[in-house]
Amino acid sequence: MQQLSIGFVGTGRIARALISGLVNDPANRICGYDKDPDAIAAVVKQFGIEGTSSAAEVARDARIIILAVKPYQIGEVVEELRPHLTTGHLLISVAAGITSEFIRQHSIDAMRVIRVMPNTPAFTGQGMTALSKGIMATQEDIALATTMFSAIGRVAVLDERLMDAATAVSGSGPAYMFSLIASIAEGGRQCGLSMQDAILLSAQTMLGAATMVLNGEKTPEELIREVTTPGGTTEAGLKQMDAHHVRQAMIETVKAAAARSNELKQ
Ligand SMILES: NC(=O)C1=CN([C@@H]2O[C@H](COP(=O)(O)OP(=O)(O)OC[C@H]3O[C@@H](n4cnc5c(N)ncnc54)[C@H](OP(=O)(O)O)[C@@H]3O)[C@@H](O)[C@H]2O)C=CC1
Ligand SMILES: O=C(O)[C@@H]1CCC=N1
Repeated sequence: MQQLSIGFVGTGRIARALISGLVNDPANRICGYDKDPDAIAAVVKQFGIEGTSSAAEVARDARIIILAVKPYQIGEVVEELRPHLTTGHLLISVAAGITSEFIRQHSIDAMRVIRVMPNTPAFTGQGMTALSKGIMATQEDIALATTMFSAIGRVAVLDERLMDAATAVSGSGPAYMFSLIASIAEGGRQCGLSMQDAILLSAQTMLGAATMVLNGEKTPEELIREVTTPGGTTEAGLKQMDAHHVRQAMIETVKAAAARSNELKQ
């Protein structure tokens, strides 16, 4: 069993989702630093990882450093880490928009950098992580990152130019899905269900529908046809979705998020 020392700089919302899965592998030794003392105290308490008091200490204690701060904070964190980085480190950034080249150029020339885009369903082991290789990272680094992130769900290795699109679909995607679940549940509530029942019916339906798509035997279009009895209830519902341009709205939603990811680029 390969022992991995993993250090987080930034232990906010997404770091917590990743840590919740990574702590389950006894081969992982995890430490973290957050400039917000409450954020680091919370993960130390909840997951039993080792808390440190600086990014430098993370670099001292971990070979794999996960940068989990907001995009505009990445430059400052890399500056802080730079004097403590060696070619033995692997930097993994989860920041939306920030390129692996920005991180390499602000760290050390030979720095191996991997850019990843996970999502919060990592909390349930059903995460989706897109990852891409920076120019100095090796295929072994990608294999290692793939294994690491497979512990919290599925992994897709993509060319870095596709990371804005991946961010828009699966990074931000849980928020769209939660919004759809809530809207469908609200419709159910207005038709007489209790909110609790409506959320159960709505969320379990999304889970089941997603599972059918992932089984891969039929396309989403074929699956829609199978639900839609001519002249029946689904047809009446889908007509309203069309009248309100829901499909186009979802396409525009993804395009706006991808454009924002591109704007965050440094
Ligand atoms: N939330 C999500 O679902 C996803 C987020 N991401 C990416 O993950 C990154 C983090 O997002 P999220 O977890 O939502 O953000 P959070 O604000 O919840 O977490 C970031 C944490 O890093 C801390 N921090 C800031 N500067 C430093 C520093 N110099 N050293 C150590 N810690 C620092 C922040 O403290 P303070 O608040 O005081 O600044 C905060 O506690 C972003 O780049 C985002 O693009 C990627 C995929 C999904
Ligand atoms: O909203 C954001 O910018 C981050 C990136 C993807 C999900 N959350």
